[in-house]
Parts: sequence; structure tokens; C-alpha cells
Amino acid sequence: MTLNGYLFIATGIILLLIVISHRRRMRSKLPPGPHRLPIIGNTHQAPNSAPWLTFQKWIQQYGPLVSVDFGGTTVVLIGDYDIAKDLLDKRGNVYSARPRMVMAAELTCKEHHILIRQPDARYMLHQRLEAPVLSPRASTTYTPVQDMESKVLLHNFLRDYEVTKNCEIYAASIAYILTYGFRVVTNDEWQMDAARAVNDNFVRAAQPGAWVVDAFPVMKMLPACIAPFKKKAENFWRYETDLHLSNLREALNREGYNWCKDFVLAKEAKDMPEEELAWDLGVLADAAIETSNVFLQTFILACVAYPEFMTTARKEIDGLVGQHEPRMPEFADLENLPYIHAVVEEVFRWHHILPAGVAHATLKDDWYNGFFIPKGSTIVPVWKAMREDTKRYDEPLHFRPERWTGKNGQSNNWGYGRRICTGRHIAKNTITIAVARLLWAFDIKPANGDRIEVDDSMFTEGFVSHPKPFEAVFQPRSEAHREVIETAYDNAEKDVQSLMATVRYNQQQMGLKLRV
Ligand code: HEM
Repeated sequence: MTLNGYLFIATGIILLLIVISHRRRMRSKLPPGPHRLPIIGNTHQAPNSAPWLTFQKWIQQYGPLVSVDFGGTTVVLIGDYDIAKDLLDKRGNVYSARPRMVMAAELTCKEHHILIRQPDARYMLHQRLEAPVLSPRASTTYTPVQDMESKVLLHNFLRDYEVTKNCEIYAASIAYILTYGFRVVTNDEWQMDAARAVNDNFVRAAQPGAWVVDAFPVMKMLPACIAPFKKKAENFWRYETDLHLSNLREALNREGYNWCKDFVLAKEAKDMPEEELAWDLGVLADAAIETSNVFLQTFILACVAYPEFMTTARKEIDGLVGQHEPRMPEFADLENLPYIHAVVEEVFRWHHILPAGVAHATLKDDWYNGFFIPKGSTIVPVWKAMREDTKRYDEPLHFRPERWTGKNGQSNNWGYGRRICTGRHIAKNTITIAVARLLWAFDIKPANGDRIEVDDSMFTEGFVSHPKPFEAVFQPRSEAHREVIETAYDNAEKDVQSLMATVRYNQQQMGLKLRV
């Protein structure tokens, strides 16, 4: 070998040593965490299900900021409200990306899913497209729909005690009326079956560790004939796209107002492919259904596990609406029902439907309290750990709305910074009116008389964590209450076209900028 050859190799080795030593030095500045093995890091410790339980243990062991290495990606776990706010809210410009999900976001959704897409210019365009119908002011105009469906919800519980079914009908009907202009009545509608299939496909595509292409993204380039995951992703994509397209086309042909009619006229939608528009609307409806539905199921579980709080809630409601000739609480009453808001806040604290929040990712290197957080890290706000922090909450496993009386919730139940839930103004109304009316209407009791003991095993272990099936009895508080429910149901305007005409009228009265 020539002298130049030796020099070339020596320079290469020196550079490699410098890179290794720099990486070692930076790694020593990462937040603490469980010991990493060479090459695989902590991949062997990555939890397949209910990840929040493992994350919570690590946070209890190593402190409120933990780092692990899963498959070469630094994953930072946050177990403290203030740290989560400092990073995800206040440094939103650095922390607004999403972790790379090759199978789910890139192959299955082809970057059409707003929740998991990266914050590029196209993402911003979609945000602008959606903002007018989700704004705080626009959200107040949808209350006629929530009013009607919450009366139907009470009426359904007079007829049967099927918690999952009735909560699903409630959440789905509101979402589909607004998005597409049709109601869900039986839960057997074909759109509901298709939406459940879409949800199952998404959960499979997003399953951590299930797809080799997530560990080795370069495999995305393989031809489909030798990459079976590509065929699977294409099938998921086709199924979901066909559903969203058919919902969009039917909605445009229906009488009356719905979001589809609004979106197609937006300047942001000009030149946008139809399927891209259809995905936006489909994802909005999906995001609204599972979340609000699971929240209400969790609330009902709290009623059968901690019945005492219902007495306090009723005292507050009855004080406002009267007990002997009762009337149902209305939207206008909600501002005078602080305990009901405390109940909503406590449901989120006791068991948030997303116990490991929704992960963000970093767009560049960052430092926090002397710890290094590299570009491309996945950042997980571990809500389970924050909400069960004994330094903050006395007996955190107990459901106790009193914790919140006289206080504002500080818990970021809707997420953080630039990725905060855009449907939160609608969702708050959907869940709060249902909680107030259910507490007003029924004694909600365990089916066999004994209060249900609740622990982690009562909840499912996927991304959105549901209560596992449980039974509850909904006994009207009196004959007078039953009559009010029956009459309210009979008199409620259930025709979607008329309801949406009221929504439009309200919007015009408020001077909202309308696109239709
Ligand atoms: C109880 C009901 C709901 C809860 C608890 C909830 C919670 C969340 C959370 C935690 C996030 C992620 C925030 C983050 O990454 O920091 C999110 C995102 C989102 N939510 Fe909701 N949500 C609810 C209802 C809704 C509704 C009714 C809609 C639509 C009408 C909606 C639309 C969205 C969308 C579009 C995103 C993606 C935002 C983005 O990544 O840019 N959500 N939601």
C-alpha cells in the first residue's frame, strides 16, 4: 500500500473515533434511563401493549425526564406537567413533529392523516382548511345537534343499558351530522361497520414493533412483490380511501349544510385532489367518535366505582333546575355547574383515554435543564405518570372531583403546542352536556349491586384505552325525571336538515365567515 493509502485509512479511523467519542459524550448528556445494550439499546425492553405502565415505572425509578433507545431512536418520556409544558407548549417550534411511522403514516395513509403527518407546508394548508369549522365560535353553533343527541342518549338508556353501544351512537351521530349530514340511530349502519374496520386497520398499521419496515425504513423502496407489508398497506389505504370518498360524495348530494359542502368551497381546497379532501373530513369524523365515546364510557365506569360523587353532582344540578318539577340542564346552565366541570376534569385525570398522550418528535437538537434531546427524538408525555404523581395528588387512584373545586385544570388534557387537539371546543360541549344530563337523569348503579373495583386491568391496552365491557343499570331518579326525558325525546327536532338550518342561522347571526 502507498503512503497515501495509509494516510487515507488513518484519517478515516481518526474521524470515526472522533464521531464515536462525540456520540458517547452526547449520549452521556441524555436524560437518565434504564441501561442500554450495545447496538440494540433498550429495544428488548420495549413494551408491546399498555406502554404507559412500563413508562410510569421508569419515571418513578429515574425521575420525570427519562430517555431510552428503541431501535436506534431516542425516546424521551416526560412524567411531569411543567416539563411537558416547557417543552411541548413553549418550544412548539422544535417539538411539533410526529415520530416517523412508515407503515401507518407513509404506506397506509400516504401522509393524508393529519394526526400523524409531519408539520410541513401541506399540513399547514390542511390546518387552515379545517380551522373555520372547528374554531371556538363556530363550535358554539353546533349545540342544537349536541342537545338533540344527548336527549336521544338519555332515551336510549331508558330502553337498554348497553354502555358501549349508546355512547358510540351518541358520539358518532354528532360527528356524522356535522361532517356528512346524516344520523346514526342503530349503530348497525354500514358507515359504522366500515368506520370500525378502518379503526382496526389503523391500529394494526400503527402497532409498534409489528412491521419490519418501521425498524428498517429503507425497505419501503422494495417492490411490492417481495414486500408483503406493502400489499397490506395498499389494501388498508384503498379501503379507507373508498369509504371517505363515498361519504364525501353522498354528503355533497344531501340536502342541507354539512362540513363537506363548506370544505369544497374553501380556497385551500382549490386544486386539491378529491381523495385528499375526503381524508381530512374522514379523519375529523373518526377523531371525534372514538375519543368522546370512550370518555363517556370511562365516566360511567367512575359512577359505578365511586357512586358517592353523584350525590354532590345532583345537589348542584337540582339547586339550579329544581327537584320536584325538574327540567333537564341546558347548555346555558353549564357555566353555573362548576362541580360538573370538576367531574369532567377528574375523568381525564383518573383515566385519560390516551394514557401515554400522543407522541411528538423534535425537529432539531435541544437542551433542557442540562440534558441533551437530539433532533428526531420521540417525545412521550406519559399522562398516566403525571396524573398519578403522589407529590401532586393525594390518593391518585381514587376518583375525586373535589380535587378540582375552585381550581382550573392544569393537565393539558387536549395535548400541546402546535399539535393541540383542534376539535377540543366541540368535544368539550359534547362530553359536558352528556355528563350533566346523565347525572341529572339517572341513578347509575353497578348491575349486581356491588360497586366495581377498578384497577389497570379494567382498561384495554391499545393507543386509545377503553374500559373493558362492564355492566351498569340506569334507573331514572323519579317518574318525573322519566317523563321529562320521554317528552324531551318526543319533542326534539331530529331532522338533520332542520337542525343544520338552525346551525347556519346561528352562524349568520354571529357574523361568522361562511364559505357555503
Ligand atoms: C374527548 C374528546 C377528545 C380528546 C380527549 C382528544 C384529544 C386529542 C389529543 C390528546 C390530541 C393530540 C394532541 C397532541 O399531539 O399534543 C388530539 C389531536 C387531534 N384531535 Fe382530538 N380529542 C378529542 C376530540 C376530538 C374531536 C371532536 C375532533 C374533531 C372534531 C378532534 C380532532 C383532532 C385532530 C384533527 C387532531 C390532530 C391535531 C394535529 O396533530 O395537528 N378531536 N386530540
